[in-house]
Amino acid sequence: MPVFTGTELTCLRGDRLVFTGLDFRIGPGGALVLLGPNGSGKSSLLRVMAGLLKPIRGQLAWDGVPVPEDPDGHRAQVQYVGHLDAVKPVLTAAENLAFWAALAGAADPAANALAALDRLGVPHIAGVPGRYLSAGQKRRLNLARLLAAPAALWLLDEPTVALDRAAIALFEGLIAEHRAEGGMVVLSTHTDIATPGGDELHLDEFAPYGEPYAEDDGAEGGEPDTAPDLAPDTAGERAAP
Ligand SMILES: Nc1ncnc2c1ncn2[C@@H]1O[C@H](COP(=O)(O)OP(=O)(O)OP(=O)(O)O)[C@@H](O)[C@H]1O
Repeated sequence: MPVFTGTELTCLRGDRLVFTGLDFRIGPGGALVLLGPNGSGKSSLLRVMAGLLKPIRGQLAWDGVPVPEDPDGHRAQVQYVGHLDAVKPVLTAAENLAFWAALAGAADPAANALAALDRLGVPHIAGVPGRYLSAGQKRRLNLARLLAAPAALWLLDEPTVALDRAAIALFEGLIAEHRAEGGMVVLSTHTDIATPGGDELHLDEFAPYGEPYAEDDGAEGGEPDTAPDLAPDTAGERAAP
């Protein structure tokens, strides 16, 4: 499996420079944990990595080949699970998941969906409409996408929010399995998630002008993003049908 790198990345959101001069490297079996206070840019970096937000400077590459030279190849390598859920309320859990599996080109999306729900410990929610799922069940359903629509690089924004302890342990096991098979994981978190041998990236170290991160006054200025997001801040970034 190839190596994914980011070089000299700079990210602007609204009129605010969020991080600058940020480098990372992740290879087969690697894990990168994004840490930093609220607003320091963890979600923004994940969206940059997913190709949903354009950095104003810097480059992402697979084995040195810039992502813009092969955007389809990049999409095929990546599965992004955002921290807002993308569960369609009228579809059942299995239908939601089968949609994602079909989008990823699975030969039998319905079978993939059921197998993934089983692995996440929630086979009983298969026929339950999204609107009736609890917060933790929705989270498990979103994480089940990682299995129903497999990709080499998992990009996970606060993946354990709303999960109970058993689900967190199960999820840590899935990460370990994925890495053992050569897969890669980048995740943001405010809690401990076991990623033995993984690296940490502290976003506040890349605050602009070398200053430590400090909360602003909350004013975003009402200006549109200078580097607009390529998709809205909804999890999964694409709406189910
Ligand atoms: N769509 C947007 N338009 C303008 N500014 C944005 C947008 N989304 C986020 N921001 C700003 O970008 C900065 C970084 O936000 P981001 O969500 O990446 O931080 P985070 O480290 O993930 O925070 P948290 O720990 O609270 O989830 C914040 O100042 C935030 O207000």
